[in-house]
Amino acid sequence: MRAAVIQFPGSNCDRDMAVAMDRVSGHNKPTQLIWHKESTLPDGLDIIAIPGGFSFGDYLRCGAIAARSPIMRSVVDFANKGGFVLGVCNGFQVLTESGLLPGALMRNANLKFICKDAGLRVETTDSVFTSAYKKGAVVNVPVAHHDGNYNADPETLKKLVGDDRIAFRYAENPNGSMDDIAGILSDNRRVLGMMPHPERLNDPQLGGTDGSKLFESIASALVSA
Ligand SMILES: NC(=O)CC[C@H](N)C(=O)O
Repeated sequence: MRAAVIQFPGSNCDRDMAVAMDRVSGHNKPTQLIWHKESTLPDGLDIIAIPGGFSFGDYLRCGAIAARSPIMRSVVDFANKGGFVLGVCNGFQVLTESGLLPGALMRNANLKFICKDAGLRVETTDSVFTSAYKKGAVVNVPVAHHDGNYNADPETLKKLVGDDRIAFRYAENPNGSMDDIAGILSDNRRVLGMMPHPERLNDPQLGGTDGSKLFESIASALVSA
């Protein structure tokens, strides 16, 4: 599996994400870290991850400046050609800001930064990112954000629900997200954006492994590639 993680000034989960990818890919093709100023991607990538953090200091809207980085044109191209893209937290914000996922992440309803473990219900196993989970399982994954309040117009929400594109919902909504949404899939199910951080809970030494199945799902589809 050839994976890459995009780095912006202010990313802070880039290395955790690379470690999580390397662990499931068997370390034989180490995950590449790609600086946002690059304009081209290495050949033959299977998956690109956009990590969490505070890209460009969260100025304007979270992810808005990062979405206009040179590398993002190539990431959008990659996704439009059917490539797999995972965006976590600030990565989810970058994906909505770059138009790869619908809707927007707004300020949390309580206007506070929320940092805690959240129960997440797995709503669909029909994706490369969630196939190793059991549908309906509730897993515990950390959230750490001030802009995680997912919002979309009623038509978009109806489509997301009707097309089984809600990947995860919060068991107890921490941030005011519409319909308890914690993560959504793109139309072709190959782009996932989620606010909780699976890469922060994939080793017993980190306090748990509930995030591991997301990376195992990816590996079971892509590792022979
Ligand atoms: N952990 C993160 O990626 C934080 C995302 C974003 N900066 C926010 O606080 O909403």
